[in-house]
Amino acid sequence: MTGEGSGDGVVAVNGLTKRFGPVSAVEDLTFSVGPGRVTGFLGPNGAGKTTTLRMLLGLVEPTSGTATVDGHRYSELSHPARVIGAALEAASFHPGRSARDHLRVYAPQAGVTDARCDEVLDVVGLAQVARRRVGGFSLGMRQRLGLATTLLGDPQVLVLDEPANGLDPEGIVWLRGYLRHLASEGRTVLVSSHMLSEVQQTVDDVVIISRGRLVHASPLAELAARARRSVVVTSPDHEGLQRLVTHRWPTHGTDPEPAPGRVELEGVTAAEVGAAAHAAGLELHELSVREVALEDVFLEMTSAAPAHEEVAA
Ligand SMILES: Nc1ncnc2c1ncn2[C@@H]1O[C@H](COP(=O)(O)OP(=O)(O)OP(=O)(O)O)[C@@H](O)[C@H]1O
Repeated sequence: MTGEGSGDGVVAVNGLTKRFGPVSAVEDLTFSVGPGRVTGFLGPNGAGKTTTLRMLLGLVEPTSGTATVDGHRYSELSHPARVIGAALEAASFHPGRSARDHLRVYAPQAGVTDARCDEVLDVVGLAQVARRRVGGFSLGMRQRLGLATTLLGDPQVLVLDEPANGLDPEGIVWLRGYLRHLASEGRTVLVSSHMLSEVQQTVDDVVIISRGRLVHASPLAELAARARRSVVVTSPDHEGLQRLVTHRWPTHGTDPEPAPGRVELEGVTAAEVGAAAHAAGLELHELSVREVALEDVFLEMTSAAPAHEEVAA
């Protein structure tokens, strides 16, 4: 790549804030996304993902802070389509237009020829239906066409909002592979989703927001290390159970508000707990292993954040 678009490919969000009247949709958000990796931009519905991406793409003016790509705001880019390609939400397509004609409308804007339109249709698997009217396309086909549109200018940075929506299982597998391929070419790939499990097999890094604020940013592996198993133990002898735990595993409890007669322990096995209870003559009613999946870690993180701040307009 030469000229614009050969920058560092870094998406940098710094102190980004957006208020809609009294609602703070995005509040003092800071993170960066690097090239050669697929990054999941995650948060529950209404967390502020779309607003953040819209600010990055110059569609919404920040109240304060900056969102840049290659160190520039979107409005400062002379050839934005070569730098950043984005598919936000379900793009609207003219139903009477063919897939090919849809792309040809965008081609001059992206500074590319009609041949490039055919190329990207081929890449996303729509070459066979290039001349069919978009009105008859399934949601999955529309998603592919949206992706094709973002690829027109061969941008270094790709921003995709919930790209797996509407894709069938085969399409999802294809998308995963394709996003990984784009990252392996040194591109920056930012994919938003409200479910970690949806992108878990695709992303290298995660940026998690909740109620407009950053709650976590790290490689996925670091987050995965938080997924854990615990042992749930209940006994009708509340005091006996408490005595046993305090004596044997004083630091292994995980439950911030333990209920009488119930403990949840980490770093021990059910067999160890069973043996100790047996030795202590303690009657148990439950001894079970609880898997805390990665999605649960994500849900815990995003539900614990403070509510959207109401600010003075
Ligand atoms: N134009 C607007 N006017 C007023 N409030 C808005 C506007 N756009 C977004 N909001 C509010 O800002 C908050 C964040 O919304 P946003 O759409 O960015 O979240 P999201 O994470 O993208 O959610 P989803 O996954 O549901 O699209 C929500 O409370 C939303 O109601």
